[in-house]
Amino acid sequence: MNRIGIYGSLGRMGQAIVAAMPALEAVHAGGVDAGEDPGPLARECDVLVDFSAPAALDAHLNAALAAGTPIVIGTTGLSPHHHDAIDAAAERIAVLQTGNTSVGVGLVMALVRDAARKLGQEWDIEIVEMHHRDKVDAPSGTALMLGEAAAAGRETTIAETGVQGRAGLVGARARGTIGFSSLRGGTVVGDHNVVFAGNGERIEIGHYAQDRAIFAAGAVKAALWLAGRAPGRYRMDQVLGL
Ligand SMILES: NC(=O)C1=CN([C@@H]2O[C@H](COP(=O)(O)OP(=O)(O)OC[C@H]3O[C@@H](n4cnc5c(N)ncnc54)[C@H](OP(=O)(O)O)[C@@H]3O)[C@@H](O)[C@H]2O)C=CC1
Ligand SMILES: O=C(O)C1=N[C@H](C(=O)O)C[C@H](O)C1
Repeated sequence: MNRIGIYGSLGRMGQAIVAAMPALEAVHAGGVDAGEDPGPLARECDVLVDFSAPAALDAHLNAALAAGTPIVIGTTGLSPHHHDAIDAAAERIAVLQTGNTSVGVGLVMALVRDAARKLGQEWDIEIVEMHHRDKVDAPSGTALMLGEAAAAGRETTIAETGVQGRAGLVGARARGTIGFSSLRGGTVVGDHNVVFAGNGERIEIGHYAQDRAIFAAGAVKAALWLAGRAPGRYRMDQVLGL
C-alpha cells in the first residue's frame, strides 16, 4: 500500500513530494497535471496526493471516488463548496485535507488553540503570513487553519469573527475579531505568526518554513497513513500523533 499518485506532479510541491518518497519507502506511481485525465492514475495507485489548484479539485475527487482510492488534499484556496464535496466524498473513501502537512504547524495549531482559550477575549488575535511571489491564494490555507484553531479556543468560528485585510477608515478594532494579513514577495517558503496583543504586553507564536521538504515529507507520511483506511475525513494531527 505504498504506491502514491500525484495530482499537480510538475509543480513546486509535486516535485518535492517525488524527492521525498525514497527515504520514506514510498513508490511514485505517476503524476497528472493540467489538461490530463486524472482517472487512470487513480486506478493505478494505492493513494493519491493533490497539490494542484482549487479549480481541479472536483475532477480529482471524482476520479478518486470512481476508483475507490484514498486521497490527501494539500491544495489551498478551497471554497465552502469544496469542503462540502470533501465531506460527501469522505462518506465513501478516506480523505485527509489540510493546509499544512508540516510537524511544526501541527504543534503550533495546538499551542494557538490553547493560548486563545486561556487568554480569552481581552487579548486581540492577528494572524500574519508571508509567502513567495507566485502564491495565488490569500490568506494562506495555514493562516485560515490557525485562525480556526484560535477561534475554536474561544468557542467561535472564523465565519463569525474573521476579518481579512484592512484599508481606509475602518474604525477601531472590534473586540473578539481575528484579523488576517497577507504579505507576498521573493522566495519565502511560508511564514506564519499568530499575534496575541494584550494590554501592555504581546505574545507571538510563529512558524517559519525554510524548505518545502518539510511539507513534502508530511504529505508522503499522510499518504502512507491514509492508504487502506476506512472511509472518513481524517486530520493531520492524527497522522502526526499530536
Ligand atoms: N498543504 C500543504 O502543506 C501545502 C500546500 N500547498 C498548496 O499546494 C498547491 C500547489 O502549490 P505549488 O506546488 O507551490 O504550486 P505550483 O503552481 O508550483 O504547482 C501546481 C501544479 O498543479 C498543476 N495543475 C494546475 N491545474 C491543474 C489541473 N486542473 N489538473 C492537474 N494539475 C493541475 C499545475 O500545472 P500547470 O503549471 O500546468 O498549471 C502545477 O503543476 C497550492 O494550493 C499551495 O497553496 C503548498 C505547500 C504546502
Ligand atoms: O503555497 C504555498 O507555498 C504554501 N501553501 C500552504 C498554505 O497556503 O498555507 C502551506 C505553506 O504555507 C506553503
